[in-house]
Amino acid sequence: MSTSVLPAAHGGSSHQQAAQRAQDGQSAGLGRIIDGKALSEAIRADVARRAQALAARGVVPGLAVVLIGDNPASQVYVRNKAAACEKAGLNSRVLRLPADTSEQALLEVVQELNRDPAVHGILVQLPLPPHMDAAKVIETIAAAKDVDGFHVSNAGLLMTGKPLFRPCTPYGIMKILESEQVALRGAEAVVVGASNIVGKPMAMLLLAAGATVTLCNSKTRDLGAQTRRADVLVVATGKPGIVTGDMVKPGATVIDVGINRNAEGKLVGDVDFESARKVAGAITPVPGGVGPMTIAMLLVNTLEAAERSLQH
Ligand SMILES: Nc1nc(=O)c2c([nH]1)NC[C@@H]1CN(c3ccc(C(=O)N[C@@H](CCC(=O)O)C(=O)O)cc3)C=[N+]21
Repeated sequence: MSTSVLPAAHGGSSHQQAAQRAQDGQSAGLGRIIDGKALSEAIRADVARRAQALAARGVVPGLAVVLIGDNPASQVYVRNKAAACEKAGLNSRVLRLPADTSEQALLEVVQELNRDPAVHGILVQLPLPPHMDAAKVIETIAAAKDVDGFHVSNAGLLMTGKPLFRPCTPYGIMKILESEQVALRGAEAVVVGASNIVGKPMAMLLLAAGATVTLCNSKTRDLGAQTRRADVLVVATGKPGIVTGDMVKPGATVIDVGINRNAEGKLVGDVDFESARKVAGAITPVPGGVGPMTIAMLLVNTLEAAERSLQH
């Protein structure tokens, strides 16, 4: 192990300090844990204020959540979304359909919600049962009510840099980075996982913010070589522990999108939290990191859909 050549007083920023710690092989210093729950509560309080102003003009923002089947994890998310809406003064309606609902019947439900003026946002909970074509269902949602931001036309608008709705998880991550004052212009951002829901839109938002973006997928040859270059590392693969501390650049901001249950039934992310925290400058925990932000941004998108409904 090399010894420190820099006096402690020169380690001005937390990034420099983390880099120095890593060079020293010290694990005494730990990266800061980012409180996504607290930030999500602040955003939800702001949504509540804006919803009140809208209600005074006669519009109560309304979200419709469609849940097919009885996946227990989906039940929990949907309950959390409804509770968050209620707390912020938004109307929410949960439509529960049996697992054997036909695709045609679901499309008709979506079309009816498209026509309902009290519904400003429509979310069809994913994943859908295997007999349904998720793309077809999503494309049936009116783009102006697609608060998930999954519709092809919203994906296209995001690519042009003029999004109507930003997908909730990447949007929430941008809010985290903003609140952490992470400089993105010229930064190296590495996204692990290239899904339509998280990885790809995340890459677009980081690019729009001026980062140099690397989007990794399951075929990436040397994942560690990519992640070790990242000033900002976003991991969204659904593979617990895919990123470990030795794959993190000292001082990096690490955003863990994974939500997995381990053998003991405990929630864990895609990042090995304990080892990564020893190297990172800041890191999101699971739970209490990205998850609550996803819900907060869903409320923001629903509120903005309702605000737009007044503008024409
Ligand atoms: N059309 C659609 N849109 C979605 O946005 C969508 C979806 N389908 N299908 C499922 C995933 C998953 N998802 C989560 C949102 C919040 C938490 C969340 O708040 N998690 C808490 C913990 C929750 C717990 O204890 O289980 C946390 O991380 O602190 C998790 C997961 C949205 N999804």
